[in-house]
Amino acid sequence: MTEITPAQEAESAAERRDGGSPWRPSRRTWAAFLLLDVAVWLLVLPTAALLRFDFNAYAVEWGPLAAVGVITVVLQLVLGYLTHVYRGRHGYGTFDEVRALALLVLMVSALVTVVLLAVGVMWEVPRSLMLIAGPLALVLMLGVRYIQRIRQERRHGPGEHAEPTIVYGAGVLGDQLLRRMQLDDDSRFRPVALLDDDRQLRNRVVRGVPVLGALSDLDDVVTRTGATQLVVAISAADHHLVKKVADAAAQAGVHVRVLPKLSKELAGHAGLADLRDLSIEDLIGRETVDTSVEDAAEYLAGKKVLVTGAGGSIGSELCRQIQRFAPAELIMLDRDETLLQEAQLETEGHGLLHTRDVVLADIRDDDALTAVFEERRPDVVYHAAALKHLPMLEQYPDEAWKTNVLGTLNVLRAAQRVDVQTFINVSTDKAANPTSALGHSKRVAEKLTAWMGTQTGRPYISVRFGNVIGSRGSMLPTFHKLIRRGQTVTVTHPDVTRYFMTIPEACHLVIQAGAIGTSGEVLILDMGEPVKILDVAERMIAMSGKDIAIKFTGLRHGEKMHEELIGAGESDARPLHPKISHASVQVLAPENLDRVEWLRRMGFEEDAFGARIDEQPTRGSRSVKDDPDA
Ligand SMILES: Cc1cn([C@H]2C[C@H](O)[C@@H](COP(=O)(O)OP(=O)(O)O[C@H]3O[C@H](CO)[C@@H](O)[C@H](O)[C@H]3O)O2)c(=O)[nH]c1=O
Repeated sequence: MTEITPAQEAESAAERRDGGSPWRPSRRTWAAFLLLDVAVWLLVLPTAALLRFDFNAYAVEWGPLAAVGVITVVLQLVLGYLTHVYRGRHGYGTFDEVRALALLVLMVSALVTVVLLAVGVMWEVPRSLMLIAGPLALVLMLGVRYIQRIRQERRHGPGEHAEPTIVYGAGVLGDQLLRRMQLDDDSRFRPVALLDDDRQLRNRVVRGVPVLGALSDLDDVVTRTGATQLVVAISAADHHLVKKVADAAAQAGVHVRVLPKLSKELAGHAGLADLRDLSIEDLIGRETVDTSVEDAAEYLAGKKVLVTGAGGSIGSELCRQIQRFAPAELIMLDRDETLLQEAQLETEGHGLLHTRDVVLADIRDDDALTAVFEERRPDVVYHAAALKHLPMLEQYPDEAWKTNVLGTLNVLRAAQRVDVQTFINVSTDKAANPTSALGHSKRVAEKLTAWMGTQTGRPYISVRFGNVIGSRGSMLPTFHKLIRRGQTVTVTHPDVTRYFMTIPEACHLVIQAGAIGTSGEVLILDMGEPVKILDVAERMIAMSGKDIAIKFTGLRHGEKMHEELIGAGESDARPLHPKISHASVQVLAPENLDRVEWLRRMGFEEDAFGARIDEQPTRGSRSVKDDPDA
């Protein structure tokens, strides 16, 4: 079903109020056009006859001409009805209507000419009559419709309150946004100029709005027009361009608005209500890697799919995506009932929590997990449940062990017991050359997954993520909150960088891994260049327009300055997709798991909480050379 955007809804509401619009006129309007076309024929037939006889009214046989008029009108009505011209098939003044009307007039003219050829000599009506009358009638019929459409359009439009707006992009999307701005009575935008970097469009005027230059002329155009808003109407705008726009707009002092998804899909139905402020995600995003998930996801159709951590940012988006591929069953497992409710709301459209799609269980609880797996017998498992906050797990490494290591082993064992065919373990780039309890625990989880792959002979694969833009509890929402409250933004180090990926991108990768990964592999997405966290903080502050300080707090224990994607000794082969690396992982059998040794070798003393022995262990003490997980 096609979704109706708020803008479309608003447009329909306006149409209903007005009893019709230029595109969907009322029955009364159609009846008026029908009468108009009849009148046109009754006008042009005598005119054509007079033209034919050099305006000599005595030469015209008025009686037979009246009979021809009646035949013409009847044909126009009957054929017009049959071809739906008077039944609202086409919006008036549209190309479709022009075509339909031209065809109708041609048919009527041709049939009347046939009649004239048969009886014209006898009736003394010129046989060429319709050659003159037809084109005249068509021009008049179309002309009236065109004028009516212009009148309709002029009746609509933004009021006094609307902000003078420059639209950047004079292409299809720009044209469409202009139309919406000009027709919507409640529009907050009044278009005053267009900008386009294509020199060939420099002299163009779109819907009465002139192209006044390129983006580099923004300053000047703002001064000339007094614009306060800049709307980006470029479907293929990537974050480089969006950054340029943001900088130019900041310089010129205008507010930038973009469409939610600057993608080609929008070109067909962009609405004003979709316009939103520029967000930091637009600026740190990249050209999204297309992992052709549609083809890859065939293995999900008709299968029972279980997602652990289904309430988390990744888990819930995964569930949403999986649902598109028609699984027989989607089982959402989480230990947090409130998060499960949110996931159900997103996927099922209700949050009643009374259906079997939600499963409340903790992956630390082996018995509960086994019972769930034995009862539900999933075919595919996505394991997204984990503890993820690096500094928290530095304080409580034992928790990382219990959830990320033993919890993963519980899920793997339960999967093995019921012969799960495909198992995807969600991992992190922090598992490459780990320096933190989080990284180390996820590395062990990767190795256990690889080991279970050797036991089952099935694809049990890990997927390494970078930082997922906007995931719950990450630095972006933290910065947002601090800035909103006007508080100092804390940045750990001026040079710290991270790789970023979008949530949908991350989920596509996970789904695709199930189709292209083989046991013993970890799949890693090429996320382009890492992003400087300080740049993000500065941009967010600049966009807020507030005067907010940045405080450098120093790298926290275990926090890397720069993440790595591929660990030492791992290969970076890309056999199937140019942006997806397949690295091989060593296997680790569960009997070789040693919690005390694991803690000790990371610099933690064995006690109930895994307290650190060394307050600031050097990286060397936790490097891969003496891999504590091997
Ligand atoms: C919250 C916060 C973070 N930072 C810095 C620390 C990091 O270098 C960077 C990103 O921080 P976070 O968004 O918390 O993400 P990070 O610590 O890298 O870890 C995340 O990204 C990982 C992927 O690398 C995931 O596996 C983890 O589960 C996830 O928590 O920003 C600040 O400078 N100030 C802050 O207030």
